[in-house]
Parts: sequence; C-alpha cells; structure tokens
Amino acid sequence: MTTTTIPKLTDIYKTHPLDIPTNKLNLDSLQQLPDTYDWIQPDAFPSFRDPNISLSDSVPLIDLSLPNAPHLIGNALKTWGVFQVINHGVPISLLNSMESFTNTLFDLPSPHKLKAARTPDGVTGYGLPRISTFFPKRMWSEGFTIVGSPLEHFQKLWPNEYSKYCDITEEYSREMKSLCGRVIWLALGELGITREDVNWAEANGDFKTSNAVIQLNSYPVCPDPDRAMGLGAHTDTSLLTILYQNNTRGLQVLREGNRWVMVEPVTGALVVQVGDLLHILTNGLYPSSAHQAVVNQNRKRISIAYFFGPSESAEISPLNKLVTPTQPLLYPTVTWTEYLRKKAQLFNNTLSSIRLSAPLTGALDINDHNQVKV
Ligand SMILES: C=C1C[C@]23C[C@H]1CC[C@H]2[C@@]12CCC[C@@](C)(C(=O)O1)[C@H]2[C@@H]3C(=O)O
Ligand SMILES: O=C(O)CCC(=O)C(=O)O
Ligand SMILES: [Fe+2]
Repeated sequence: MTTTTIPKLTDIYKTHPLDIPTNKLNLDSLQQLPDTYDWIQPDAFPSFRDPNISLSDSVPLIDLSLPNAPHLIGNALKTWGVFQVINHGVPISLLNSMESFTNTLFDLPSPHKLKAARTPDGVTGYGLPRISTFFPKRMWSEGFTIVGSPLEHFQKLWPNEYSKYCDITEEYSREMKSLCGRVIWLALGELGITREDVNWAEANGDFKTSNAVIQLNSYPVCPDPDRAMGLGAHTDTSLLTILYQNNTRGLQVLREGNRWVMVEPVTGALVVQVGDLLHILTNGLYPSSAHQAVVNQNRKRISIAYFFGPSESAEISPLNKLVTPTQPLLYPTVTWTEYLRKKAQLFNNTLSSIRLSAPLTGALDINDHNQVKV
C-alpha cells in the first residue's frame, strides 16, 4: 500500500526557502528615496505613473442587498475580474477593529516587529512582500502574513494582549469565509454552475475544509512616491481575494492589459478579486486581473487581504459545463499547494505556463499581458 502525504499549505515554502533581509526594514526613517527603491516597471505592464491613468473607467461598485446583485457580479467578474461590494453583511465595527489592530501592529518599533519575523521557509509572520524576489528593486511596504493560528507570533508581539488580537483575527476570518462562500456561489450561479457541479466544495457547498491566508499590508509615507512602488504587479493565487483598504488610495487594477485603474476607497466597501484558481475553475471566463499598490507622500496606507482557497487535497480543474467545443479546455488539474509552488518559481508566468490551448480570440485573458519577456 502506498500512502501519499498531501503537503500542507503551511509547508509550501519548505522546498523554496526565501530569505529576504527583513533587518533593513525601517522605511519610516528614510528622508530620501534610496536608489534600491527607484522602481523599474516590468516591460509587460504599463507605466505605474501613467499620466493617462483612466479617469472615465471605474471598478464596478455592487450593492449586495439588491436583487440584481448576482447578475452585476457575473458581469463585473467577466469584464474586470474585480469589483467593490457594499452591504456585504460584514459589520463595519469589525472592519474598524481590524484596521486599528493592523495599525497597532505596524506602529510597533522595528526591532519589536522583527521578534515575529517570518522564517525563510515559513509562511506566517512579519516581513517583506513574498514577491520581492521577482523584481530588481525594493518595494515600499512591509507585511504580516497569517496562515492558521497567529497565536505564537502574536504572543511575541504582545505578551499580555495577544488573545484580544487573536479573537479579532478569528472573527474576521469567519466573516470573510462566509462572504467568500456567498460570492463564489452567486458568481458560479451566473455561469449556470450549481453546488453539485463542484465536488470539492463539500456536500452542501459550505467549503468546510477550505484554507485561507490573511495578509496585512502597510505602506508608510514615502518621500518620493512618483518613483517608488508599494507592491509590484501580480495576480493572486487564491480562488477569491477580499481586500479591505483604509481611506487612502493606492490599489490599481490592470484594465484590458493597457491601463491602470485606481480602485477608489469607499467607506465600508470591500474589494473582491478573482484569483488564479477561480480563473482555472471557470476555464478562463472569470479572469484573475493583475493589480499593484502605489504609495503616497502624506498618508500611510494599510490594506488587509483575505486569500480564500480550497483544502490541500482539492483538485481544481475547469468545470465540465464550461468546457465546450467553442470553449476548449484551457487548464489542467491543480491543487492549491502545487500551484503555489509553481508560482514561487514562475510568478506572473505561472498561469500561461500551464495553459493547454490558446485562448479564444476576444476572450479576455489577462495573463497574456503578464508574460515577462525573456
Ligand atoms: C497562500 C498564499 C497567497 C500568497 C502566497 C501565499 C502566502 C502569502 C500570499 C501573498 C501576499 C502578498 C501578495 C502575494 C501575491 C504574495 O506574494 O504573497 C500573495 C500570494 C499569492 O496570492 O500568491
Ligand atoms: O494593498 C493593496 O491594495 C493590494 C494588496 C494585494 O494585492 C495583496 O496583498 O495581494
Ligand atoms: Fe494581490
């Protein structure tokens, strides 16, 4: 008998340890932009300080309490891969607590934050963005990643108050998971998909064994925001990402591969973003769109990303109903961990590297624009 062990999400970087020197992380003290932060935008993307940055286009804002919300979600995901949502049911007080907790964390003195530093082969903890290694220059941000329980790391940061912060994080995860479930079923419903079509989603479609990652991002004020980048262009690896941003602009999404559109902060709204796994699941119908975060001179910015994905054993492949003679099978079967490992090596080329056939002309496949020229 052979036993295969399914790799845990928490072990994804054991095979690709990543040592990013977190000890140089004290952006608050810099009066001038060091050359190491003078951003070079990859050729595959439009300039990050595009003077023509779209003013006419804006990311759809959807009121989840309206009867036509499902239809609007379907349209937004087909054309943008992203939308903002209000009346989502997540208590505003919880969003506020999470925001102030995130500020408390990043406001700690640098040496103190480093007590909870992410280890090179670990996922949870404080550090530079994981994607830093794919860019020649540094990004103007710091982050804190949470997979599973943050208890151990929070104890190091707040020996007396850790349980309060664990509770907030736990409640936030619960609310986000439930919102993800709701949005995913509405979005799939618009494509004619029912719960019975998705075998790994559990009997009643409640995603009981799903996984999630919380990423707290902090973008300190920057002396030269026109030359620096907060978080370089990427797509998320999740099924769905729900992002909370404070009242400071910064998030931009790539529209039709040729322009960046700012996701204007709306009080109480959440940004919903298609990840690569939903792109695969829908056979490319809902594209995962590239996005980046720029910084500014007067206000610090924080964002909180909740990456929702399936259990480690779930095998994700394009849904049968979405594979037709006119819509050939675009992707093979993958698990989240397999895909994450590939992404840790191929980054923005991962999706196109596993693609089985050329996308149909006219179909929006954002990853064509993500191709890093070699
Ligand atoms: C399960 C995840 C999801 C990860 C990787 C791993 C842990 C941290 C997540 C992020 C957070 C920052 C952006 C991103 C693009 C990154 O570099 O690390 C995300 C990424 C992904 O969506 O791939
Ligand atoms: O800060 C933002 O608005 C973007 C964050 C993001 O894209 C991420 O964490 O994956
Ligand atoms: Fe992202």
